[in-house]
Amino acid sequence: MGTRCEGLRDSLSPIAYYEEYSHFRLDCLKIDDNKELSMSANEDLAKERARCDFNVSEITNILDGGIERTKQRKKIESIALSNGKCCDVTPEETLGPKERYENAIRKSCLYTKIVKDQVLTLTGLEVLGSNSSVLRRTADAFFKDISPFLLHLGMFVPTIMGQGTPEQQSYWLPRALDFQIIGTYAQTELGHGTFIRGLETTATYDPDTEEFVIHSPRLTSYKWWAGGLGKTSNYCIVVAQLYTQGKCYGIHPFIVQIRDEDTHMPLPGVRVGEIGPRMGFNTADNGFLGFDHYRIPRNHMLMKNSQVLKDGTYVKVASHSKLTYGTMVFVRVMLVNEVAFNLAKAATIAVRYSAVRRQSEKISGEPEPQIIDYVTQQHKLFVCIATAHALQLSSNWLWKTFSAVLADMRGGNTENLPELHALSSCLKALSTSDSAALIEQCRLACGGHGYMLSSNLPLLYSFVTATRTYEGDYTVLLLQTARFLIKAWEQAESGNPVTPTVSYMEEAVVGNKYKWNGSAEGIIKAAYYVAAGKISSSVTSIRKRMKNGKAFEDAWELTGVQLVAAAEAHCRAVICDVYRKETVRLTANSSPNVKTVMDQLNMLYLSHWALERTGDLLRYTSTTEDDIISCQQRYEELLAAIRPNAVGLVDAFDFPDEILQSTLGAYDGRVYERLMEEALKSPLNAEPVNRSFHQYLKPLMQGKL
Ligand SMILES: CCCCCCCCCCCCCCCCCCCCCC(=O)SCCNC(=O)CCNC(=O)[C@H](O)C(C)(C)COP(=O)(O)OP(=O)(O)OC[C@H]1O[C@@H](n2cnc3c(N)ncnc32)[C@H](O)[C@@H]1OP(=O)(O)O
Ligand SMILES: Cc1cc2nc3c(=O)[nH]c(=O)nc-3n(C[C@H](O)[C@H](O)[C@H](O)COP(=O)(O)OP(=O)(O)OC[C@H]3O[C@@H](n4cnc5c(N)ncnc54)[C@H](O)[C@@H]3O)c2cc1C
Repeated sequence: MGTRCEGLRDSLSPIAYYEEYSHFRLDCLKIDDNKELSMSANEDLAKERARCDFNVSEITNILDGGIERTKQRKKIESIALSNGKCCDVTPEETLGPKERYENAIRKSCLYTKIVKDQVLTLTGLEVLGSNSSVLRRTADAFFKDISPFLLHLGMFVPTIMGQGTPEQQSYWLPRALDFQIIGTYAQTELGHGTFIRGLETTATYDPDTEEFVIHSPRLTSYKWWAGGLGKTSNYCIVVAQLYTQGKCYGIHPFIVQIRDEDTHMPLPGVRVGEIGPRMGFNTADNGFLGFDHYRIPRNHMLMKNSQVLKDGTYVKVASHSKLTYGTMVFVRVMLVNEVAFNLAKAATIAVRYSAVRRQSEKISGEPEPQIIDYVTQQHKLFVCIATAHALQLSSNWLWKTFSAVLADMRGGNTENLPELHALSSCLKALSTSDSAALIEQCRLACGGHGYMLSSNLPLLYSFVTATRTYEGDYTVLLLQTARFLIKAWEQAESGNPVTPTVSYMEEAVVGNKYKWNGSAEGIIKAAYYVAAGKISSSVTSIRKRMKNGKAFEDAWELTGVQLVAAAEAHCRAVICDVYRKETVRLTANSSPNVKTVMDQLNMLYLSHWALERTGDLLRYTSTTEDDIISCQQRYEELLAAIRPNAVGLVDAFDFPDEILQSTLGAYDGRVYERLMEEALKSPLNAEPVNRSFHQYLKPLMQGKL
C-alpha cells in the first residue's frame, strides 16, 4: 500500500492470479474517461496543510520526548522501512489462517533480523528499554495484526528480568535476546483469568530428583490464551501453584521448555496447540497448554522473590507478597503508551479522510463541504486527537513513576508499591477503555469506508478492545484502585497523611462544596471534587450496609457499582491533572502558535469531560446550569479554533504510510484510488467467473440442480 511496496512480490502469498489477471485490474482503473486514476496527491489535504498555522515538527518532538528522540526514532524507522519487504502485496486479511500465520512468522523473522543486525548496532540494548515503544511502533509496518513474537519481548523477557536471580538472568537473557529460544507468558487458564490465586496448574517439588513436577489436574487447569504459544514458542513462563514439603505456597513463575529445540516437536508430557479463530490477534497463535506430570529442573523456578532449596525448604526473599505480580504491573504501564499510539493512528486516518471526503449540502446548490467542516464531525474527532495527547503524556508520567518505584524497590523499599498498583490499574483500565471507544468512533466517523479492513480501523479496534480485557479486566482493575481509595479516604478522615495522588482528599473530607470556575485548573479541581464525592458516597454506603448487619466483604460487593464509578472519577481527574501540567511544562519554550494549539486541545479535553459528567458536577460541586451553558459554548468555540489545524495536528503524530497501513489515512489522501487498488487485490477478483457459477449457480438458474 505504501510507495515502498509498489511492485513487490511476496513469495508466500497466493498472488499468481494477480499477474495473470492484471489486464482485468488495469481495465478497472481506466474508468474515468479512459484515464488511469490519479496518482497525484489530494488537493484538499494540500490546502489543509497550507493553512496549518504552527510548526508541525515542534509538536512531533514534544510527543516523542524531545528532538533527539525524534531523530533516533526516525533513524530506526527508516532502517526498518527501507528494507522494502515490510508489507504484503496480497493483504494479510485475505489469506487463510495457516497462510496468515506463516506469513506473520516470515515477517517476524525478517523484522527481528533487521533489529538484531542493524538497529541494535545503532542503539545497543537501550532499544529494548526506553525505546521499546519505537520498536513496537515500527513493527506495525510489518504486521497489520499482531506478531507472534510480541509476548516474547513484551512478557517472557521482562519476566526473566523482573523475577529471575542474577544467575538466572545471565543464563536465560542472552539466549532469549538473541532469539535462540522464543518464549511466552502462560498464566491464564480455561477456568481462571482474573482470580490468579485460583489457578489450578501445580508445580510440586521432588527433593529426590531436585525437580518440579508440573501438572494440569483437570480441563479447567489448561493454560489458555498465551500469545505465540500455539505454534511459535519453545519455552514459556508457566505460573503455577507451588507445593513443597506437603504445603501449598501459592502461585509462582517457572521457565518451562515445551518443544524440542531442534525438531520443535512438543516434548513428552506436554500438550500444546492453538485456541482457534478470535475477534483479533489472528496472527498471534494464542495457545493452550497442558502438562502430564512433566518434570523441570529446580533452578527453572524464577527465584528472585522466593526460593525452594535443594531439600525442599521454602524461603521467602521479597519484602512484599505481590512482587510475583510484577510483570503484570510492567505491562499495564506499557499498555497506556500502546493504546495512545493506536488511538493516534485511528485519529490520523479519520481526520485525513474527513478532509478528503465531501458529502451532502450545507446550503442547497452550494458545493458539497468536506465532512470535517460539520461541527458534529469535529466533535467526534478532535477529542480523539486530544485523548491521544492526554494518554501519551500520562503514559510518560506513569513510566517515570514506575521507574522511581522500581528504583526504591531495588533498595528494599516497597512503600510506594500500593500507590503504583492503584495508579497503573486505573490508568490501564481507563486508557484502554477510552481508546477502544474512540477508535470505534473514528471508524463510525468514516462511514461505510471505515468498515473496510483496508482502512485499518476495524483491525485497530479489534486489537485495542482486547487490551480492555487482557492484563486485568477493566472492572476488576478499577476495583483494585477502589480498595486503595477507600483506605486513603479513611486515612484522610482520621487526619493522617496520604500519598500525593490522593492528597485532594485532605481538603475534600472536610465536606466543602467546590465552586465552579471554567479555567483549566478550575475544571481539574472540580474533577477531583467529583472523585472525592463518589468515594465518600461509597464509604457511606459500605458503612450503612455494615451497620445493617452485612459483613465487610458483602457490603463491599453490594457497593461495587459505586466503587467502580469512584475509581473511574479518580483516574479521570488524575489524567486531566497530568495532561494539564505536562502540557504547560512541555510547551514552556515552544513557539506561540504551538503553545496555543496545545492549550486548545487540552482545554477541549477538559471541557469535553466536564460536559460528559454534568450530572456529577451538579451533584458533587456547586456548579450551576449557567456554568454548564458557558462550558458548552467554550467547547464549541474550541472546535472552531482547532478546525484549521486539525490535519496539521494529526500530521504531527508523524506516522509513515507503511505504519498507518490505511487506504483512508495515507499522507497523500488518494483515498478512492487506494480503495480500488486494494479491492482489486481481493482473491475473488482473481478470475472473471468463479467456479461456483458452474457448480451451483448455473444449475440452479437453469433448473438443473
Ligand atoms: C518481531 C517483534 C515484534 C514485536 C516488537 C515489540 C517490542 C516491544 C515490546 C513492548 C511491549 C508493549 C506491549 C505489551 C503487550 C503485551 C501483550 C499482552 C497480552 C496479554 C497478556 C495477559 O493478559 S497475561 C495475564 C494477565 N492477567 C491478569 O492481569 C490477571 C488479573 N488479576 C490480578 O492481577 C489479580 O488477581 C488481582 C485482581 C490483582 C487480585 O489479586 P489477589 O487476589 O492476589 O489480591 P487481592 O485482590 O486479594 O488484594 C490483596 C492485596 O494485594 C494488593 N495487590 C494486588 N495486586 C497487586 C500488585 N500487582 N501490586 C501490588 N499490590 C497488589 C491489593 O491492592 C491488596 O492490597 P490491600 O490488602 O492493601 O488492599
Ligand atoms: C487477546 C488476548 C490475549 C491474551 N493473552 C494472554 C497471555 O498472553 N497470557 C495469559 O496468561 N493470558 C492472556 N490473556 C488472558 C487475559 O489476561 C484474561 O482473559 C483476563 O485477565 C480476564 O480474565 P478472564 O478471561 O478470566 O475474565 P473473567 O474474570 O471471567 O471476567 C468475566 C467477567 O466477570 C467479571 N469479573 C470477574 N471477576 C470479578 C470480580 N472480582 N468482581 C467483579 N467482576 C468480576 C469481569 O469484570 C468480566 O465482566 C489474553 C486474553 C486476550 C483476550
